[in-house]
Amino acid sequence: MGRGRPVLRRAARAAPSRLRLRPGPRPGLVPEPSGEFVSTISVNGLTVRHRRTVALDGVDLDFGPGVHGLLGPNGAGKTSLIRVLATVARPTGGRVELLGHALSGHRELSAARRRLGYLPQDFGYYPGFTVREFVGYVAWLKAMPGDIAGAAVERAVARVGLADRIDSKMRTLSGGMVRRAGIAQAIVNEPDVLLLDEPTAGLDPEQRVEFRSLLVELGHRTTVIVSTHLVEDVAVACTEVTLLASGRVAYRGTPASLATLGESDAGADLGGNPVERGYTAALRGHRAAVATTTGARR
Ligand SMILES: Nc1ncnc2c1ncn2[C@@H]1O[C@H](COP(=O)(O)OP(=O)(O)OP(=O)(O)O)[C@@H](O)[C@H]1O
Repeated sequence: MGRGRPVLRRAARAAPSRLRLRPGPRPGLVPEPSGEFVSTISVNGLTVRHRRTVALDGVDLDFGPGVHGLLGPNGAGKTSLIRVLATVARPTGGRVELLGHALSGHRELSAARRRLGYLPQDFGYYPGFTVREFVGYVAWLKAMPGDIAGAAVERAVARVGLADRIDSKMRTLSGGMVRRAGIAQAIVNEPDVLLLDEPTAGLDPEQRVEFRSLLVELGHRTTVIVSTHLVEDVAVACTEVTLLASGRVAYRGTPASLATLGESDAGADLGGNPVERGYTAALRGHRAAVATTTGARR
């Protein structure tokens, strides 16, 4: 369908003040033909609290077309961020704009949701549905016109390598196949923003490699945010890395710049591959900086 760029341009025309157009290059933001850089997601001062736990602590981020890896230790706030962007959780504070929509009010939310794809960490489905019915149901929820939905479902299912199981019941699929059906429902509407929470969990190595190629392909026109613990997925498929730690942004850059950090003195004593070393070095650097700031305040 290839709707991404025209849709973005339409959104920019309709609500120019709500999209940030950046003059200079940033990692992960793909230049428009005009040379401008379009931010499809803009997050300012985002705070999420779950009772006494601060999951996100005044985070500022923006994302444009490309594949953005979201890394961080357990409890860093990755899922909390993705759930707010997916419009399934309300922030405690701050402002989020998605494709020019401020995510407040029924109309804005509905408009944003139609152009979103979301794979939650754990997702539900009717076990008696076939893959076709499961993905088709989501196409219906996204208000896709009936005359194109059938072909869109088949295409999405084929893209995740499940064409031969399209008429199998969900309950007969393996865990990895269920995950792939989950990815298919997330991309069925050719979303402009695609949010994937640990999409490769449970995939076999061959499927992971194929999934990375799909991510790269999707990132040409879509803003893809993928939360993962698998640093090699990020190294291969992502244009930009955002590392969260204790609800704050600990590092942002390209996978290559993270790898360079792993090659420096900070990563000298760490095992693993360069990106894994960079990840650990960045995390240690961030924690040391936080400790210094906290100590200075006392
Ligand atoms: N529903 C909830 N109720 C209470 N605390 C929560 C809830 N959801 C998340 N938290 C807390 O918020 C913090 C951030 O959690 P979140 O799930 O966003 O992290 P994460 O980076 O996705 O972690 P993981 O890698 O383990 O999936 C954690 O301290 C977590 O315990």
